[in-house]
Amino acid sequence: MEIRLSRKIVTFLFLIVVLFMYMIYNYHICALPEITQSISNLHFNRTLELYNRHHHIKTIHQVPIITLTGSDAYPKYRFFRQQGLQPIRQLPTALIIGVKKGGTRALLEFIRIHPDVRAAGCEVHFFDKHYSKGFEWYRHHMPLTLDGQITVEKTPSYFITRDAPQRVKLMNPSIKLLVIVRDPVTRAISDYTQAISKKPEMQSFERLVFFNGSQIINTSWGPIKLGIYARFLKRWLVYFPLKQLLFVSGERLIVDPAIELKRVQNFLGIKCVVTEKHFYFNSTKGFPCLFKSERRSTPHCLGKTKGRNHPHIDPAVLQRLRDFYRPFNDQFYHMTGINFGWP
Ligand SMILES: Nc1ncnc2c1ncn2[C@@H]1O[C@H](COP(=O)(O)OS(=O)(=O)O)[C@@H](OP(=O)(O)O)[C@H]1O
Repeated sequence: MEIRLSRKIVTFLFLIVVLFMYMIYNYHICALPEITQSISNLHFNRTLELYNRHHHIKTIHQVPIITLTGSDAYPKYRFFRQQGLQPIRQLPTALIIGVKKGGTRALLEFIRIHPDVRAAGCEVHFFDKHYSKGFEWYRHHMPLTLDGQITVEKTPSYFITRDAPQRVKLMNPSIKLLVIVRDPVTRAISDYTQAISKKPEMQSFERLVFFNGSQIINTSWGPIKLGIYARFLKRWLVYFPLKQLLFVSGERLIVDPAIELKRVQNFLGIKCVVTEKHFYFNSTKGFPCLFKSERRSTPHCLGKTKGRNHPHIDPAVLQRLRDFYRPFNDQFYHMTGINFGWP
């Protein structure tokens, strides 16, 4: 009897683990905090699906949230509902598509201070990894918004994903695209610094930059390849006119965040609310930080993984890389109409 009972318990626990693993796989690590909410939402989603089917709703934009969901239970939204306002989840009308290590997190954290901007907290990776899950899945990962608020999402790998431009266009042909770029040489070192922090046994930057000890730049190595911005931009310009893209200077976002934020707010068509008053320079970190944000009302900087110390790189290698990138940078300046002044 006792053996049979413990077998039952083991089977039950096994099923729970399988279910949990399936949910992690299906919902992506980004959504982990929402898993518990998702369980309670399962019934709601089914109801919404039936409701949509019954009413022949095919639009993917602005499907109203009809019942109380986990995050909808925030007092802030309860208050808004009591005022007769209906928070909804909508697909993004602006995307930060790249570039990796360009300062995408800083840009997102800075713009989301704006009361008219709501942002998905972490990278959703819809247009690269989860596209097959459909727009409804994507929308479900967006924050609640009130009338007049815009939704922004950032996933830096969109910029280099071959199918992303076409997919984004299919979702919203008039979407606004933000690209934050940075000197490709520093970007490559930043990328390498992140990689070696996860894999300390990695070879040196100087070795990985070249093909097997030669003087030929290894353009198939991610940190180098990603810095050829013109190559990736070409793909986006097949689907979107240049005026739908805003290029933010990663360097200027560090030295004068307010100037770049002004450009961003103009581009998004929202009032210029985020100004120099929101920032202070933290000399220990060496970066601008926020006096307060949507989540925290005390001064704070971005996390430890942003603004890491870079390893020392042989100056001759740096020069070789600068010479390598120069023609690609010129091409990028020509395409964007902006000279970013990279050495
Ligand atoms: N205010 C502020 N605080 C901290 N860091 C800042 C800031 N503004 C820009 N940056 C630069 O952002 C770099 C990280 O870029 P991303 O956020 O795009 O990285 S990621 O692609 O999301 O991993 C990060 O790169 P590293 O310096 O190599 O860590 C920073 O240089």
